Amino acid sequence: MLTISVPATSANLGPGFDSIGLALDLQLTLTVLGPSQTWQVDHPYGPHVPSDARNLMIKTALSLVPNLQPQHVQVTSDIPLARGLGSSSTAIVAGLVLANELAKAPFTKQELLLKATELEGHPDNVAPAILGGLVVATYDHDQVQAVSLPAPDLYASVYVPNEELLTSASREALPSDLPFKQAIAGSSVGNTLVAALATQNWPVALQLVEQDQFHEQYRAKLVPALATIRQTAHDLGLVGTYLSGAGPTVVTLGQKADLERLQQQLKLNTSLTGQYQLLPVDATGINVHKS
Ligand SMILES: Nc1ncnc2c1ncn2[C@@H]1O[C@H](COP(=O)(O)OP(=O)(O)O)[C@@H](O)[C@H]1O
Ligand SMILES: N[C@@H](CCOP(=O)(O)O)C(=O)O
Repeated sequence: MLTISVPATSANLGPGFDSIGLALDLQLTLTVLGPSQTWQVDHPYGPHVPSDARNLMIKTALSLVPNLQPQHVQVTSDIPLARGLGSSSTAIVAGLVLANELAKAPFTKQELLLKATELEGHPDNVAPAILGGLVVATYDHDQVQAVSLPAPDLYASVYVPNEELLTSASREALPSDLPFKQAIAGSSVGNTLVAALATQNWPVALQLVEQDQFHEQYRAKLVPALATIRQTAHDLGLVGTYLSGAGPTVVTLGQKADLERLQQQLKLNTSLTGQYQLLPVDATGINVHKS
């Protein structure tokens, strides 16, 4: 029996657009039940997600190793689809790891990371999904450089709206160019955020996650909860709220007790109707278990 688990990820952390991501402790778990005539995927997502070889996980596996023997696999997951918690990256990574294990592991983690990044288009979800923890990464079309930083000793308050927002749709809200001055301002915030994260200077890091110049202002109209949650947190003296990935999930990083207060306040005093979670960081990344 082969079981593969891959964590959810929260990408961008504000100014780290397409390059910073944090693995969170929600898991997709794929179990191989055994060989089958055709690919069969038992999953919890309903009829709009294919259950055969057209499933993203299986398509991805076959793109790495085309001649795999079809299998019957079972998927369970706590990660909501199209909400900005990296579900497509977990599916891609699970598919690559599945192919690698079935083919007796010919690919290194770095090769899997490159393939996953090519498929996803950016490394900020797939890198922490593979490596766990906090990862800063860059991709230039034939190379990925991913650097792990110490996993923050913080929790994530995660607000998941009830409505989906596909990453592709949310990327359409972005401009094709940025004025030079704005790009400089954005990169100086991003660079300083990385320095603060690397030195575990959480007060500075939490301020800077709110100072993105690259994407939040363009996506804010798609995610009204971002302004509501940020303002509610400020009213409690808390900073560290950002749009998770392409949204619509909104994350606030901080100490567990502060985030419990925040969620209580949001539930009592706003009309937000989505789901709340309080999650630790996942420090492991992909986990393969054979029995
Ligand atoms: N486990 C899975 N199996 C098959 N398809 C999946 C799986 N997880 C995600 N997907 C596909 O990825 C889409 C969501 O991707 P995306 O828009 O990038 O959102 P997210 O922010 O969740 O990654 C889903 O609508 C579905 O088509
Ligand atoms: N940098 C990407 C991250 C997308 O993350 P997801 O979890 O929404 O898939 C972006 O902001 O578009």
